[in-house]
Amino acid sequence: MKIYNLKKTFENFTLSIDDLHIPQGKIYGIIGPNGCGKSTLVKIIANTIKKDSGKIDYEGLTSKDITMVPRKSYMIHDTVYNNLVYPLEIRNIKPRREIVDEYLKLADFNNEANKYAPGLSGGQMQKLALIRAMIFSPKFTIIDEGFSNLDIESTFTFEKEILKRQKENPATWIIISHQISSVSRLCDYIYFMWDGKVIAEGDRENMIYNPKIPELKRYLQTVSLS
Ligand SMILES: Nc1ncnc2c1ncn2[C@@H]1O[C@H](COP(=O)(O)OP(=O)(O)OP(=O)(O)O)[C@@H](O)[C@H]1O
Repeated sequence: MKIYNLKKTFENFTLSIDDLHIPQGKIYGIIGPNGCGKSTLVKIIANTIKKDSGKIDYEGLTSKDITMVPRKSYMIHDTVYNNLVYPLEIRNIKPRREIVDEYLKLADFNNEANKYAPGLSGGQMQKLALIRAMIFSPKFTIIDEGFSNLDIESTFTFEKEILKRQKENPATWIIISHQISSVSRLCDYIYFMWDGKVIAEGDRENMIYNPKIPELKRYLQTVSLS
């Protein structure tokens, strides 16, 4: 994906991305302090909000190839099972029970497929939102703070699953997180945003363990690296 001269202005904030290339098939992290524009950028990529100007070249990806696990999980007023198979149904893919069961197991819903999804806990909803995104193996997945309510064991389970899938069948992932340890375990390449712009980018060794610019150094000092 290639992004050129992207602009989006709210009353007190402007997102301004001159030139951003996101080659397919890798796991990318977007990090940066609160309010720097991470969510605004990915919402524009996922087309859930409109840009004011600029161009995004999706390089052949269509809206059906792109999925976003947003910060606040949206649940259909139905069971865990029906929430999970929803992305398959809208793509006319018949859910295979053994595959659906694997995903239910991954998110610890073994005996809870018939539970009412909007009644789940915050962490359970995030897990359901994650497996609901993963079940149709999208080419481009955005996870915007999608691990923020997970306990550490579940975080590791999902990290492991993403890395395993990536090895078998590389896709593009964008992970937004203040959990830098997670970003460091998952991401091949990291973008650092500051005040509406991407002001540094590079591989994880350079960005996290050898940051060059003072803004990134300061940001990393304020978030846990444990
Ligand atoms: N719909 C909106 N209306 C007005 N301002 C908005 C809107 N959406 C975002 N903003 C503003 O844009 C700025 C960037 O917000 P954004 O959610 O993209 O930041 P972020 O980097 O994801 O932050 P955080 O780490 O806190 O989640 C903020 O100042 C926010 O208040």
